[in-house]
Amino acid sequence: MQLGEVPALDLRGLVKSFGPKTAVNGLSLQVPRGSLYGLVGPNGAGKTTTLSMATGLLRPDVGSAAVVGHDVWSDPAGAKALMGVLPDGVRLFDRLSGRELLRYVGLLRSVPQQVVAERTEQLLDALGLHGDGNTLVVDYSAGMTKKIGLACALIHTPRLLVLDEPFEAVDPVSGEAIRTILRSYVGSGGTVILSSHVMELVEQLCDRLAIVIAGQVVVQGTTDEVRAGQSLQQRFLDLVGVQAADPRGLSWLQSSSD
Ligand SMILES: Nc1ncnc2c1ncn2[C@@H]1O[C@H](COP(=O)(O)OP(=O)(O)OP(=O)(O)O)[C@@H](O)[C@H]1O
Repeated sequence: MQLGEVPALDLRGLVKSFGPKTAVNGLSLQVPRGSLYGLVGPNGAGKTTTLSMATGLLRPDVGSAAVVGHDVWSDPAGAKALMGVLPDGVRLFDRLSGRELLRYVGLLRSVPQQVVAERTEQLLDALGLHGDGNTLVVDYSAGMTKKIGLACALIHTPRLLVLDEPFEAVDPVSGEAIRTILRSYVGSGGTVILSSHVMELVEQLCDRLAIVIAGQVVVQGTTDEVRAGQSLQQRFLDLVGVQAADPRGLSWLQSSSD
């Protein structure tokens, strides 16, 4: 990031508690424009909660989120117009077909009708959903739902893409298609932040990343800086601390030959 350049996403001092549970505990990170940024962390580390606060789905108790200088909470229209979001577990309008859903989201985003029609077909093609364009989203598999959600996030050519686990449940061919789409999107000036549990994928795809543990960023930087000479998997395990599983408690799982 050049000195003085406004980050694509700027999270400062985010805190969020659910009752006694502090899910995010003073988290700050800056995503420079033009980067493909990975967010990794163990289950329950606060990644989804962070991305929900970054995209205006969840109000922080403390802290701020800004998209290219537009505060998500004081200027929601300005910030949201710049973002494409693939949230985790948020219901889509699933009584529409994939094609209808894309048309609906495109028009809602003020994309001209003709452009929506063209992009809908191109996105369905690129994501291998063309044959299922007229199927209701409620009847989609988990991977297909992920892909149509990604298409919805892309249709208005946002400046920033925020993707919560975009590769979860996606087959290898579609995974490769998504990687190609994301690289080309970043190559033409877009910015991506995505969360994932697949370390090899993050390592290959992302140029910057942050590791989040217990609601805080423990390390962030370029992928090489974060890896510090190790594989990302090893670095992650070292930072999180691997607890050796004690198989004795599960002795009842051993199958018997008689
Ligand atoms: N709506 C909620 N009500 C109560 N607790 C919540 C809620 N949402 C999240 N939490 C808690 O906050 C913590 C962080 O959850 P979050 O979903 O942000 O983690 P995550 O890093 O995305 O995890 P995963 O990798 O498993 O998806 C967890 O302990 C979770 O139980």
